[in-house]
Amino acid sequence: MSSPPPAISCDRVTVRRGQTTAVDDLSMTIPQGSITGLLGPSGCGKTTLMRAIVGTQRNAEGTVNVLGYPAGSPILRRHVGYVTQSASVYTDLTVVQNVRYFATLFDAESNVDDALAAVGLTDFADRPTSGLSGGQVNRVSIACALVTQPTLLILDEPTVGLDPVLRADLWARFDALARSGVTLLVSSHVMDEAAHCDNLLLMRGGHLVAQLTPDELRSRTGQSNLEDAFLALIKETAA
Ligand SMILES: Nc1ncnc2c1ncn2[C@@H]1O[C@H](COP(=O)(O)OP(=O)(O)OP(=O)(O)O)[C@@H](O)[C@H]1O
Repeated sequence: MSSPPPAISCDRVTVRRGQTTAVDDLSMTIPQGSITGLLGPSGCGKTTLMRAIVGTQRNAEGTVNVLGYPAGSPILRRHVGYVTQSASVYTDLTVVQNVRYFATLFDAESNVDDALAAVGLTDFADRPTSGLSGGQVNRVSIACALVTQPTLLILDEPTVGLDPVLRADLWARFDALARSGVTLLVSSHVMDEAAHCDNLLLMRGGHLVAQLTPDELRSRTGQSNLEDAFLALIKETAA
């Protein structure tokens, strides 16, 4: 039996945005069924890379394949969920109406309850979205992406602005999704979130500085704290 294609493979991807080379000659492969953290400081190119992977970034040079198809291929629409930094939900609808709306587009109405449960919003199903906290609205957005039961879920800074309890809760839910076979690519500029990931992509200034596991990052730099480890790696690669 042939092995499944990688969830994502990028070969020499470069994206210029205005005067900036937002992604610079970046190559990497992500296997299916894992959580990969895309980490690096603000402005290092994380969102741009995610947009290239989803197929919404104009002027992306190089090759990006997703689940064996060129990024942005129509066949991938149902299989790739993308949650942007700003939640894209209808505030005049209730929580369940939002999720049902996305479900209807993909003929996936039978998944609505599961999607709400996966983000812990079952008890909020009939609440108007306009009355929710920022973290709850983020989770509605994630439920809308989950309802098509994507093979690959791409989340741009999903935990930003959440308190530590909610962050831990969301990471536990991501972990459960990964164990059920979903591939997750999750961006963050908070290095301690790296500990939740199987693999890390560390970016700086549009470059991929390293692709490794959290343990490899610790042992390569001799630092137990991931923030310190990232800084040590930056020093090492700049030397
Ligand atoms: N529309 C745009 N026009 C010109 N330059 C842009 C545009 N959007 C982003 N950039 C630049 O591209 C670079 C990468 O931005 P990007 O949003 O991908 O970074 P990021 O790592 O996701 O940042 P953050 O963590 O703050 O969201 C930055 O230098 C940014 O200023």
